Amino acid sequence: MADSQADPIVQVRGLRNSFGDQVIHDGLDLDVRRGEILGVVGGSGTGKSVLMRSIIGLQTPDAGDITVFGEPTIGREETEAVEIRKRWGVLFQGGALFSTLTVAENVEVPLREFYRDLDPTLLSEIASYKVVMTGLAAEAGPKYPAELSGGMKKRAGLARALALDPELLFLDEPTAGLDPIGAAAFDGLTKSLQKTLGLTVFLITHDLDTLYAICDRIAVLADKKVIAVGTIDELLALDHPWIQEYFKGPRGRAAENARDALQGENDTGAASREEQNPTELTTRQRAGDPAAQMPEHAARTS
Ligand SMILES: Nc1ncnc2c1ncn2[C@@H]1O[C@H](COP(=O)(O)OP(=O)(O)OP(=O)(O)O)[C@@H](O)[C@H]1O
Repeated sequence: MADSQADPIVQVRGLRNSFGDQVIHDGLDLDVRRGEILGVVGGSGTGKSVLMRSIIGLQTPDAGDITVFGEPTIGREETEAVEIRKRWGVLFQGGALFSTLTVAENVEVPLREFYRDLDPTLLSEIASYKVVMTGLAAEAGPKYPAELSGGMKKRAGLARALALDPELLFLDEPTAGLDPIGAAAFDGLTKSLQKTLGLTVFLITHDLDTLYAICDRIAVLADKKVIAVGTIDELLALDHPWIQEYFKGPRGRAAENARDALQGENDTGAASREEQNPTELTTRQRAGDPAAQMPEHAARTS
């Protein structure tokens, strides 16, 4: 959960982005609070990825101000920008692994980039640690991306994003393309990283289960802006048609029901149920998710 409402780790003000005549953002404001998982949703093409790219400096906006860790990020000298970039990790859509490098070598890329004199043994030890930290077997380290399943590729991408011990993690549709069990396991991993490492997470997703299961707040992009930010209950109190349709459509209701069902289970005491039937496993336990014990995980609905 967010430590403080008054402690934004990312602040975006008056952002404008366009490509030719196509205006993507106009007057967009957003705060990401320290310690929260902020879900970012919106219809296709509303500019979620462009927003992320603007924050991490891959897209130069037409106008607006962006600060990360209290530092302005637009127009900085490269040496200053590097110091800021070191403090975040990014998992791009699809993982964006280098196909000619092994998983471990992929994880080593940012370490080599930012710490050129790192001892090779230490480099390899850090890479192995990050691989295992994402729930991959150590044996995945020497494998090439083509030898991995979709879920393993996402974890490998996450291991690379975590290479520099970031304070802030950007995830662009991390569960897209994963089967429901794999997606739930990835959600669990994200939540456990937030809790154990104190990470702040900016998470672009279309996945309603992810929103219900792990997001502290949700930002909704529409009409070239962030039209609302809040918890799901706060968003549901608004009468914006897209928000109502998104959360109250059949998939939204299914995700809500799954969350409520799981909360009900937790309220009645999972421990006593286990005593009655010690062989009963949750979906995520069956998926082998190390973070499967956490009550925040709702059952996936699709
Ligand atoms: N480099 C670019 N050049 C031209 N247009 C671009 C560029 N990058 C993005 N766009 C356009 O900006 C708009 C927003 O793209 P973006 O990828 O941010 O959408 P999104 O909300 O992430 O969509 P989705 O949910 O489908 O991934 C789209 O119309 C896209 O075609």
